[in-house]
Amino acid sequence: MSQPRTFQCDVAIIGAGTAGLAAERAARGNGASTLLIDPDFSGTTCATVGCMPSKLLIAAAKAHHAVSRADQFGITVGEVGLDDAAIFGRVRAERDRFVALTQKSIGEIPESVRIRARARLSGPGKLELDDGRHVEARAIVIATGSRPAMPDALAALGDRVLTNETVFELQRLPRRLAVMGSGAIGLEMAQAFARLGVEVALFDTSRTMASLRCPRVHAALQSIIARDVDIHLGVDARPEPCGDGIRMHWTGASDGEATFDQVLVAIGRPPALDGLGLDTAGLALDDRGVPCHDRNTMRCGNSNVFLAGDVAGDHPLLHEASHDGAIAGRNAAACPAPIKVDRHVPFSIIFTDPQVVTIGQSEADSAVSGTADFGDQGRARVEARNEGALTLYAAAPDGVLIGADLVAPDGEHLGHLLAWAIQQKMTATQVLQMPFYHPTIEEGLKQALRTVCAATPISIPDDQDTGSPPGA
Ligand SMILES: Cc1cc2nc3c(=O)[nH]c(=O)nc-3n(C[C@H](O)[C@H](O)[C@H](O)COP(=O)(O)OP(=O)(O)OC[C@H]3O[C@@H](n4cnc5c(N)ncnc54)[C@H](O)[C@@H]3O)c2cc1C
Ligand SMILES: NC(=O)c1ccc[n+]([C@@H]2O[C@H](COP(=O)([O-])OP(=O)(O)OC[C@H]3O[C@@H](n4cnc5c(N)ncnc54)[C@H](O)[C@@H]3O)[C@@H](O)[C@H]2O)c1
Repeated sequence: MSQPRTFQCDVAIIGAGTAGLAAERAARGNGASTLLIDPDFSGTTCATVGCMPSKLLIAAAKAHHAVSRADQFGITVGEVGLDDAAIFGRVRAERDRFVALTQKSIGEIPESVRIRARARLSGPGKLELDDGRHVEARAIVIATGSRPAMPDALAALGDRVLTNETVFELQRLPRRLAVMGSGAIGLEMAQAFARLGVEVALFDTSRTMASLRCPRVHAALQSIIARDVDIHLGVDARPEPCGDGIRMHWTGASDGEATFDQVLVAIGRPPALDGLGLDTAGLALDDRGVPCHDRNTMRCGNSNVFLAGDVAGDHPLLHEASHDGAIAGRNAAACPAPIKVDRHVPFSIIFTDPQVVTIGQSEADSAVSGTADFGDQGRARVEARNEGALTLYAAAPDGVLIGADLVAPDGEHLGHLLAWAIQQKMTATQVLQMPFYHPTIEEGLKQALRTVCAATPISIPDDQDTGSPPGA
């Protein structure tokens, strides 16, 4: 039977990544007929070239690093070897397992809902597919994700250039790697490759890594990363071909040049909006070309177009993509009567060792801040992981916690505790009234919480001991 040239549905979703899948589930769950359009259905960015393969490479680096420093505990390990094929083999085998799980869940979506094609807007409520077919929908969710920024001059370096889309396909560890960008990808990959024995240099035009807001925490991060990686901040770095590799020239806060085998470009992932025909939809665009939208509804103005995930350019993170998708899908099904949804406190973790966490608001918005240092923290010392710093931000007059910056051992777990407390609008006093087990990294929070209490009218809870067990 020939395929229809024009499909009709309540909600059409462009892009079957994390956000698009969540939007389709939410729209269908709310009674809408749906169509989910993607050229590949190959799995999400998270599973294929994002969160999962990057954490798998970091896991290999962590294992190598742990063995290499075992001697400080009096444990002698023979010569430590690195088997490139086995390292990348595990990364890809486990990654493929996650991809297969994602593809299985895509396969469970009714076949009539899935359309394999690339879509563009062609008028209000209308889409044109790249195979000549058309879609008419009451509402449209754009969930096309983001792509690595790649200036032409860098692209011209061919396969000497790596991005998150190619780095996990390496067969061998390079001997020397330049990393451009000290954001989430740059930091995670620079430290991981360095801890796998690669000579790594990191370059950023900005003087601040990971867009960290607190200078104390940034200084701690910089000294931690500098133990493994040669860092150049505030520089304009220009690679040019040199034999099979590249010669990097940099100027700015420092000047220099050096030769590398390859360069990993991690200078941001702008929203994937090219070729979407946004001009046909009459949407107002911001200065990045992203349709203006309300984060509480994910609706673009008063139109029937919704955004979800990285394409919205708000917080390009997995949990935000899936929350965006749920909100956009539900509201697209209910269009034109969207409900407003409260958003989670902004929260990001960069999986370096130790991890970097940014939560909520910063010093600029706070009345009071409290700090902690992990250099002498008890449990951190026990495990020889005693490094890092934390700054908590609180509002006046009662010390309600509003944000935090930290680089600390078990930062991902401290970050969750703090993000949950901040989302619950807890005061420093209320958090101090919670049980703190000894000896734990969590005890490291107490100093910062007490500083906030001391600076606000509400003091340290009077039924709580103010002393500290050894090393807390
Ligand atoms: C290396 C790396 C590591 C990361 N690590 C983490 C992490 O540890 N934790 C975390 O929270 N986040 C992490 N992220 C971010 C996270 O992966 C993204 O925020 C998330 O995957 C975005 O999901 P999405 O649905 O918006 O996009 P995607 O999953 O990219 O989906 C977009 C889909 O749209 C489709 N598409 C594009 N254009 C069209 C079109 N015209 N027509 C039809 N379909 C189209 C694409 O084929 C794709 O399937 C990482 C990202 C990277 C790159
Ligand atoms: N753990 C995580 O949650 C995680 C991990 C990886 C990626 N991600 C997501 O992926 C997104 C993209 O990651 P990313 O690291 O590519 O982007 P990013 O926005 O996090 O960082 C980009 C960095 O590149 C720098 N830069 C820009 N132009 C440059 C140039 N020409 N030369 C040198 N440096 C330059 C910027 O100053 C910035 O520090 C992140 O925003 C994040 O949301 C998340």
